[in-house]
Amino acid sequence: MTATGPLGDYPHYRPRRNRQTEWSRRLVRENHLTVDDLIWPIFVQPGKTTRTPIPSLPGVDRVTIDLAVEEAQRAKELGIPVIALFPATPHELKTPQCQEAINPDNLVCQSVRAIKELKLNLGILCDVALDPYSSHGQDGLVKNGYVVNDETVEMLCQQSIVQAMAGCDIIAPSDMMDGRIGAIRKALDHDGYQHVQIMSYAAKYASAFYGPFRDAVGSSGNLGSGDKKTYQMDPANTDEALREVALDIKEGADMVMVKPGMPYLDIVQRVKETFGQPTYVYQVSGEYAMLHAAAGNGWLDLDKTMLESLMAFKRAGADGILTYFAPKAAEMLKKG
Ligand SMILES: NCc1[nH]cc(CCC(=O)O)c1CC(=O)O
Ligand SMILES: [Mg+2]
Repeated sequence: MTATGPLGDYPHYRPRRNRQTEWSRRLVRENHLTVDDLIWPIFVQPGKTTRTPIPSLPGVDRVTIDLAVEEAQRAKELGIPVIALFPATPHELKTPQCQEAINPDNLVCQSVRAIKELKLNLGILCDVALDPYSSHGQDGLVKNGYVVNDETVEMLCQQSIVQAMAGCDIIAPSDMMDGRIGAIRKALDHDGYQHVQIMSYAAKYASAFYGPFRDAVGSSGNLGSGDKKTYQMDPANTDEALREVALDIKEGADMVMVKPGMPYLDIVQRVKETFGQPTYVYQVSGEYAMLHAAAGNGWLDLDKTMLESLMAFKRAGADGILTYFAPKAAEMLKKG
């Protein structure tokens, strides 16, 4: 028998010994998924007591505010720490200047107020970007065909303020404009919202996996054949993600996010290892839709692939996951 490595070679070292029983597998398990890791994205729509299915996101509905309040209660019962609210703004309220984004009574602000009234001690995260309010589907203001940075950032500051006024706990800018984290932090502090947290979509890629989300908030039609490549990152890049994250931390982000998830696990790992900051990952709509579609065809086991995909994020170093599977995963974790 020769021992070449520090741990010795076969047959002295048999990795399968630790795997032979359930208790032993539990004993050597390195990562754990718990309900504390889950952030549940919820789509709100105008009206009363209505659920509208989103065909490209099976099992996810757009809900009216009264039902969003019920979902919030469900999140609380399941032990999910945070929900994320996204508005399906009516088409007639979408404009090139995106004024509805800064209306203190817009759908998102009304939803936050209604949920906060219950005092559930549940975190509420609000996305900050202009695409749910723009007639062109872009995340910022457009001038001469270009999404302009600094004018957009001014709007994003105002959008953050109306959301903070409504009671939002975590402001989550998803727009990828330069300098917006610093500007939003300054605006929040100036208006007395020092306690409001910022989770930056710091490394967000120009991905084709956002399709079903754009259906859900009704922006896909408006965006048409357009894309977001002048502000969202090139999927070919990884060092650039570290520069983006470094800037956002320096500008005051309390938490950083990588998006999408499964195709970008390498980015999650590098970001966590490099900065050691609270790091989140968004398992986006297209990832959810893929697993559902395959399961619907009987090709994959949905429960198992769901849990495996969520565990992959933990293994890569994520501290939490935004996922449409949140309520389902929470239920399964509760049952054990
Ligand atoms: N800026 C808005 C936003 N916030 C979250 C997502 C995508 C989430 C998902 O696909 O689940 C998007 C879409 C986009 O950037 O086009
Ligand atoms: Mg940036």
